[in-house]
Amino acid sequence: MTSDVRDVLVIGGGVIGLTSAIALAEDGFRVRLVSRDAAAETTSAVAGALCWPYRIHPYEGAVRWSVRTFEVLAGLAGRPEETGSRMVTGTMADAMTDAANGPAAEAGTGGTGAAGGAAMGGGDPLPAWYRAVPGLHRARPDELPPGCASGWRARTPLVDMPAHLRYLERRLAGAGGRVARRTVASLEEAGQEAAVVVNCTGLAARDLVPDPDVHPVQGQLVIVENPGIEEWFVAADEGSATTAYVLPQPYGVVLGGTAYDDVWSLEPDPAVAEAIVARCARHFPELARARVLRHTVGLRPARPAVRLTSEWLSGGALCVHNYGHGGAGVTVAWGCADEVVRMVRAASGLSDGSGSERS
Ligand SMILES: Cc1cc2nc3c(=O)[nH]c(=O)nc-3n(C[C@H](O)[C@H](O)[C@H](O)COP(=O)(O)OP(=O)(O)OC[C@H]3O[C@@H](n4cnc5c(N)ncnc54)[C@H](O)[C@@H]3O)c2cc1C
Repeated sequence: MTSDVRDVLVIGGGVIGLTSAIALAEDGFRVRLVSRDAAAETTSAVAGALCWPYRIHPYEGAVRWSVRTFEVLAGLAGRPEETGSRMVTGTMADAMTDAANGPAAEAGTGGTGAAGGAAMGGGDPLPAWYRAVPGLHRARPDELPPGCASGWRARTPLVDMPAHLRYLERRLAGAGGRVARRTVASLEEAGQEAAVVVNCTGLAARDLVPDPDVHPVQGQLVIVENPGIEEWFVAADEGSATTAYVLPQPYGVVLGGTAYDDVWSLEPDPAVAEAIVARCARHFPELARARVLRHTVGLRPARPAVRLTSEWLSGGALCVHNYGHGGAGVTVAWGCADEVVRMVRAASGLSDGSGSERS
């Protein structure tokens, strides 16, 4: 193993690995990133990808990381063709009052990491994320699509992930990072190659660590030709396995969605696709006739709490874990990447800090 604390091996080339690698490389570390899959084949490439915390825990951390990521993505939105990030106005329906989405299966608590819509039933205070989104305000009745009784309006980053992942790879190369396609067999083996290992393997952390707390939450999407939709719309809550969302991307409108715990299949189900289109068409009738471009399925890397901690491997290398971001990896990526840098610096004696668990 190299003993130079500035030598880092990042495992994982999805949005979490790439942003972690960039943050470290831009902070002066010598970074190599290895990934089993091409970026375009990762879960990250499937994401919708709205900057809004959904199905991620803990809520407080997710809000903090999301606020930081919002800032970064908003900055990148000035160059949308290059970065894939755009600022787009949209509506977040109050899931509890959205007749078309059905009643929420469980009332939100404001602290569970849901999008937050359900948290506002019964006079709950406005969840922290809603307070943090710049300019968020109650939708006027004329701003709501059919079938949506109430909701919130905001202008947020909406990310074209295939383009964004290509941008992240270019940015990493520009900061001196090197990328290779390779499967790492064990963390201990990785620790032989660098003083610091950053584990960003998403769902695969279940086997690699191993960590049985990581499990899939399957999501299916339908991509259709855009019939003229310019704003995003989401009616989702943590307690429901089916949601309605409409995200206009340059490559088509992304229609969602589903969230099935512990389902591993990557095969699109035609009946599920039909139901997704029907749910979205209740709000945007023109979608019922839109040409379907493709169907996709992805497995969200869910965990009771994001693992963003460090430990010492038996060979002496530091291992920082950054995985388990559920339905919000794009939304929290830059905030988590900052924490990775802070943890590596602190544990390597490059600065003071906290967050490292010696084991
Ligand atoms: C349908 C759907 C919609 C979504 N919508 C949104 C959204 O709107 N907003 C949002 O923020 N998030 C959304 N998400 C969630 C988001 O996609 C994930 O949270 C995020 O992609 C996780 O990123 P990751 O980098 O941790 O994992 P991944 O993208 O899965 O990357 C893991 C990487 O690790 C590599 N790897 C694994 N094992 C090894 C190994 N042993 N050796 C080497 N490399 C390895 C893989 O090859 C891959 O490069 C959505 C997800 C789905 C499925």
